[in-house]
Amino acid sequence: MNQTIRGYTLTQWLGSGGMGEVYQGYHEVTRQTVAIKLLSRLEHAERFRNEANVQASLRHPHIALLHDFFVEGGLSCLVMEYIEGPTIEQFTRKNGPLTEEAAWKILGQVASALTYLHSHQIVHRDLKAGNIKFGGQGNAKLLDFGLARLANSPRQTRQGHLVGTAYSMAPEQFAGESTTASDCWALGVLFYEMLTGYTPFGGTTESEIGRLIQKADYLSPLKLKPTLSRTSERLIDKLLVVNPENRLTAQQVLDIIQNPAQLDSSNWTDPIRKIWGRLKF
Ligand SMILES: Nc1ncnc2c1ncn2[C@@H]1O[C@H](COP(=O)(O)OP(=O)(O)OP(=O)(O)O)[C@@H](O)[C@H]1O
Repeated sequence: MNQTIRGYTLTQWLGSGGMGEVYQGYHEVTRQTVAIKLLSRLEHAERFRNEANVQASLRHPHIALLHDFFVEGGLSCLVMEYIEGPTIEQFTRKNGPLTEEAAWKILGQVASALTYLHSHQIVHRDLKAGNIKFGGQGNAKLLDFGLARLANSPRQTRQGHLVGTAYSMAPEQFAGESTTASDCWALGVLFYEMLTGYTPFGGTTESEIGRLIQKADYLSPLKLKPTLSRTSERLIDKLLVVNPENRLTAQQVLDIIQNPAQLDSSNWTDPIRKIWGRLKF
């Protein structure tokens, strides 16, 4: 360790993903701690550069900031805001599902980030529990938005199962089509996972998972966690809709959070409304 790239000293290896290795870096002059992703896919250097240009101009409280992009010694490097804390995936693996209140809070933050991205015509394409970190005070931050479009193909896991990101792909993504609505499907998968600790579509092969996804064939979250509100179940039902045109948009999710009664007029929204009242995004 302690290798230096463009003034950044690599202080710690954070992990490796589909596109390369990620390190914590420290800049001696600016005293900034950052996350540096060294991209191994050299053939995509130009595309990474173009994406980085667009993304560097984006500012949102729930999206990790992209500071810089450069090519050094033939290696493409992305310099990002360093986010403390576990990913939602790491958190739920260790502690089980989130409370309903915490899940709604993060849902609102991520829906707000997606609304922002979608208004800039950016599709994340790889929204998942492993790409969202809890920053300070339980605030969620979305990582790697946009660049994920180059890396959304399913891949082998360490256990050898063909799962990768397939479990959160929308039905239309299996036909190679990704739109803003695909992110909203993934938002439904994320919400289900935060509430129950399980992903709605499981399997050991991509085709097995794909078959379940194409039919939106999943177990009601209430079967896994009977104490959940029907409001949460209903919201998932409106996100995990096979036809992208009939799926809720990220903005509609935000509207529902403000006014859950529009989801259903029955009075079981009352207990949930108390939670809503305490949420801030
Ligand atoms: N900005 C960041 N701040 C702190 N840690 C980060 C940051 N970006 C990535 N990491 C961490 O680095 C590790 C590797 O991240 P990376 O995004 O490359 O892989 P991944 O999310 O596991 O897989 P994929 O590439 O498919 O998204 C993960 O543990 C991730 O949480």
